Amino acid sequence: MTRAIFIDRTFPSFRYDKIMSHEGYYKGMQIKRWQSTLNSSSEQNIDLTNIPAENIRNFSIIAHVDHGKSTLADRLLELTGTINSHHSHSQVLDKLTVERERGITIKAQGHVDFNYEVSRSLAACQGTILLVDAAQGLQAQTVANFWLAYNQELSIIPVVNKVDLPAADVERVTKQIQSTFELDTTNIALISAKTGLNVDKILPNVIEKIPHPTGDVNESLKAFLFDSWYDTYVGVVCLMAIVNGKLQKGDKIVSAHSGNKYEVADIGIMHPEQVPTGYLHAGQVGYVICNMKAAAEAHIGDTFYHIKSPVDPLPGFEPAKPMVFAGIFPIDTNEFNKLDESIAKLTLNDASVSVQKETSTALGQGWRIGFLGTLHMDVFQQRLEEEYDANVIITQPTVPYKIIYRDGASKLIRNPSEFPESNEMTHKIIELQEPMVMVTVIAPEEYIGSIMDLCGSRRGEQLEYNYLDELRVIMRYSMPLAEIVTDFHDDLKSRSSGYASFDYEDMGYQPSDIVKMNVLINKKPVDALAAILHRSQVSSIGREWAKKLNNNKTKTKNYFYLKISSKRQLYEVVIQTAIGGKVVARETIPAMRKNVTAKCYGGDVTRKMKLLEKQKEGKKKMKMIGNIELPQKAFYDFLSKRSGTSKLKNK
Ligand SMILES: Nc1nc2c(ncn2[C@@H]2O[C@H](COP(=O)(O)OP(=O)(O)OP(=O)(O)O)[C@@H](O)[C@H]2O)c(=O)[nH]1
Repeated sequence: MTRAIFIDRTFPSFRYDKIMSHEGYYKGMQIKRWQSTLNSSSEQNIDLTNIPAENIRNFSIIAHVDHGKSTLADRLLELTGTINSHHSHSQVLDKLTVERERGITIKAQGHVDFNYEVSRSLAACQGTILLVDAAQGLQAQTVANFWLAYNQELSIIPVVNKVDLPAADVERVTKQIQSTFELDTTNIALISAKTGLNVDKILPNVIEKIPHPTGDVNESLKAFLFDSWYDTYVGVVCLMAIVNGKLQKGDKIVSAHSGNKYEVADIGIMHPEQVPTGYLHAGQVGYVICNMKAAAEAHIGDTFYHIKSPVDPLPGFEPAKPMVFAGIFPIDTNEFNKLDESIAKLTLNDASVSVQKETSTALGQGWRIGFLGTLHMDVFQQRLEEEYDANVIITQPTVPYKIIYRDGASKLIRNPSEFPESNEMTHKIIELQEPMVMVTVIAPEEYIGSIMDLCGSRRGEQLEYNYLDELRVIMRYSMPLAEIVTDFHDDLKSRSSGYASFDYEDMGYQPSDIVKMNVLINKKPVDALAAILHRSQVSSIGREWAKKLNNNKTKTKNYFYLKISSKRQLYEVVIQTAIGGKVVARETIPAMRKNVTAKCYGGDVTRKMKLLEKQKEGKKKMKMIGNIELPQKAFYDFLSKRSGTSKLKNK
């Protein structure tokens, strides 16, 4: 995997290692060797702004999470003198607070969410280093990334990393690479990015095996935008690969996707920070600052051309496609405006989220936000909380379902509230469809049984089962995306003691028997708790939800249930789950009427009335808010942990 998209977006200083253009290598020994091989200039101080395309190598480093991309990138940058070895790790490897706190690598876990962006980043390269951990061997993302690179027809250089580890099994891993990818491993570099061992063997390979970019500087400008981030001072900074022609400061350019016009205010290379050069020519990769106001204007995969010389856009562009939608609401409705501002600021920097206002009867005014995946959603929530001090409730994530009408039209729905009524279903609609994905799982053989159970319980259909070597199995399943967004990853990890890895790719839409399940509290549907489910899951999930909502013994973090239970004294609470008018499950929390007049000894009727009145008021207030006075965490916990029963049993 290239350096992570998410982190890159947040920390511009990371980006240099995503696409390492030629600039990084001009000062290194390897480059001198390369230069002498090519019989070109041997001068020491090379003008970075004027390098012929033949001397450029644009490549990226792809790998499974933690296989060593950043460490290798640092070593290569040191080796080439782009950074010195005192350029402390803390700066280069600085991480988001969110990331540290979660103890996971956001970008890595989020790779699944960001596959499109990664494929666009790869499209800006001619080659890639496929890095594999010598102890862990091939993992699901290694395979997914290999195919992304292969499909882009990139030159792929396999490298085995972490050979210094006692658990390293170089022979086995090399064999895996050879048999799975049919890559030539005869002289494969066996390195330790940590100690620096053999890292110098990589660059000559890069120079020899990765072709130089083939653009023509004399043709009309064709610039390819593959990444961007928002800088408070200068606005949007774009990373572009110049495919043809030359782009200069002051040039007027047009986005092929939006038709928007911009003027280049600053342009240069990443070395590793921004170094202005005044122009970029065919074959170069660098940064471009023009008058883009929000990250949403920088469409990854977009093509730019000079205002007077339109060109055909490069293939493969897709507008950002959020696949997970959820409602976000302030806990304290007085914070609506503040939250509105915070969300606007966050989305300024994140082009891949979509935002719409939404109103819920249970939760008030909020937003419907579309994310690339659940990790993207978690990170967004966490950033709202940490950076903007917001307290929010996030509803159950929903994938986009498709409605096919009798007249041939179709519509995507992203919210259970948009689910068609039964009348419409009978008369206007032919079928409902849900998004499917192909899941790739790699795991040691001993966990396969349990993983197959998991995939089966998630409506998965096995497409492939193969041995990677004598110990590890690779399986592919077709599975509804909805099953992945509800904790599939956590479940997979817990069933395999952390040894299984997975990735998924889009498989389009498939007809599906889906229904909307309502949760009713005292007969009132709570819109924020509605969910779209497959019919086969309704009875088990319906019963489970009702039980959970009535579970007054739970001492877990599910405060929601406790909260409802704590209202017991005042009135009866009936919890039901239902599809249309058909109740699936019912739970009752009996009323325990508090005798508020007990302390009034006879006589004082007025006081008695007053107290009864007060109690009634209280009840009214409670009913009015439908018992949903919830701590955000409780709501979130309930909502995010609500999927199939089989899964919960195994937790
Ligand atoms: N022993 C050993 N550890 C290494 C080596 N290379 C990297 N590591 C360690 O492996 C861990 C992950 O390395 P990173 O460079 O962050 O891996 P990455 O692939 O960039 O990870 P993500 O960006 O999180 O996907 C770190 O603790 C590194 O110190 C190596 O050659 N040997």
